[in-house]
Amino acid sequence: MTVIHVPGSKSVTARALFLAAAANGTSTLVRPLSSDDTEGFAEGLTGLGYEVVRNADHWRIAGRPAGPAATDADIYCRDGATTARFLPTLAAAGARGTYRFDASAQMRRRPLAPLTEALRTLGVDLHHEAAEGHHPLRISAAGIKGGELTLDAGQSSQYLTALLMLGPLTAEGLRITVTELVSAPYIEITLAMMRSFGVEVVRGGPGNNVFTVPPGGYRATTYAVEPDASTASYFFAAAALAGREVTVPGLGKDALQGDLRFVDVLRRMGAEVHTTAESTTVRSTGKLRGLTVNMRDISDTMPTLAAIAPHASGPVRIEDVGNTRVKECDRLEACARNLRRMGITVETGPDWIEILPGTPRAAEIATHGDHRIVMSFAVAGLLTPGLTYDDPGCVRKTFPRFHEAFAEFAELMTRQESGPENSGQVPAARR
Ligand SMILES: O=C(O)C1=C[C@@H](OP(=O)(O)O)[C@@H](O)[C@H](O)C1
Ligand SMILES: C=C(OP(=O)(O)O)C(=O)O
Repeated sequence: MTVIHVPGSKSVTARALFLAAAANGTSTLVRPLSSDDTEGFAEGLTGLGYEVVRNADHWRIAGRPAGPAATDADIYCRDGATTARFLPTLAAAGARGTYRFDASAQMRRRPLAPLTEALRTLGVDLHHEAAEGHHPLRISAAGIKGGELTLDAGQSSQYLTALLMLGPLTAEGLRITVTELVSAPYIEITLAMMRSFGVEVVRGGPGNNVFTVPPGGYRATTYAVEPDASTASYFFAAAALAGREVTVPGLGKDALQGDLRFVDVLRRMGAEVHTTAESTTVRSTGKLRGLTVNMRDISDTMPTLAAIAPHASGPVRIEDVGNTRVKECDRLEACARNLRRMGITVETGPDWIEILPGTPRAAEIATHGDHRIVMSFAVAGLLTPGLTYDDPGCVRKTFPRFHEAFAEFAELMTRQESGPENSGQVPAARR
């Protein structure tokens, strides 16, 4: 059995940074993710005048319920959509100040409009400097009264998360009616974490789509960040593909992240899955069946499945993942083109991809600067040696040590062949 310790969750770390910064008191984040996205978030907070102290395994944030200490700042959000969507929202709630936000070329292409329109509806003075609905933007903060909003989160749930977290920082609270929603489990993470920082959101309405967020602010806390379930998907998929077994501690029955449901997809394909209170184990049975699966809720794991799909005994069809076209790259096309380079037959539609069984050959993977394309195809590389990447370093977004950790893991899995006495642990979180 191979045990892999996966680094902390990006989504949980980003939310914890927002909530801790807004809270009354000093919060401690235990085992946060250290990666380009979360370090960019923390530096953005520092630029806004928050005090963030980063130690190796815990970060301390002095909360400022009144908003940023800086009254003007120029913040660079890098590639992180959580940073690029959550931080301007936090700054907008401040009592007074003018802030400019910009992001990488990749992030500038990604949409923001439903969020920035909602902020304008709430009276925030917000100006897009170049393309409407995209970074860079300029915000003048003067406090937010609150009120009613209608939101289309059919492109990204992050718009809703940003507005939910904003609610307690407004004078009267927010009532948000959501018309469309993708990546719904991320909203569960948001609601659970707001609860940990002292705020209870009431969810109701005919479609459970109305969120009432009370005013009153957040309470500081000590928050332990769980391992990243999307990152874990590479190790689960690798075990299922390579006929092995892997256990990921820290992701058990009570895990917050919906992406842990990726193991249910592997189970449907033939793997055995065992979840305890503390961990999840995936064990190959030697079978990998094709399937049709809706991944609307867990679309960050779509590339993981696409990369191993040629080895399934039948076609793999992944549906309802149209919003993966507006991530770090157009992931449906990136997966399709790279698989075709490897000699695999693939079809795509507006929101689906279908991959036929085949024997992949080595190729250069066009990463489009997307960490998930690299990490997903690295799994495929276990059975197709010789894959190369035009930008292997883009894994820094969520897992800077990915290549070393995955190589150590692959080596340990190879040793599993000769029996459990050769089991080992990969401390992937080590940097
Ligand atoms: O809220 C979050 O932390 C995230 C939500 C999801 O985005 P979308 O809601 O845009 O699908 C996910 O893909 C992203 O990696 C992280
Ligand atoms: C889509 C992703 O990131 P984000 O939207 O947070 O930039 C991801 O990590 O796969």
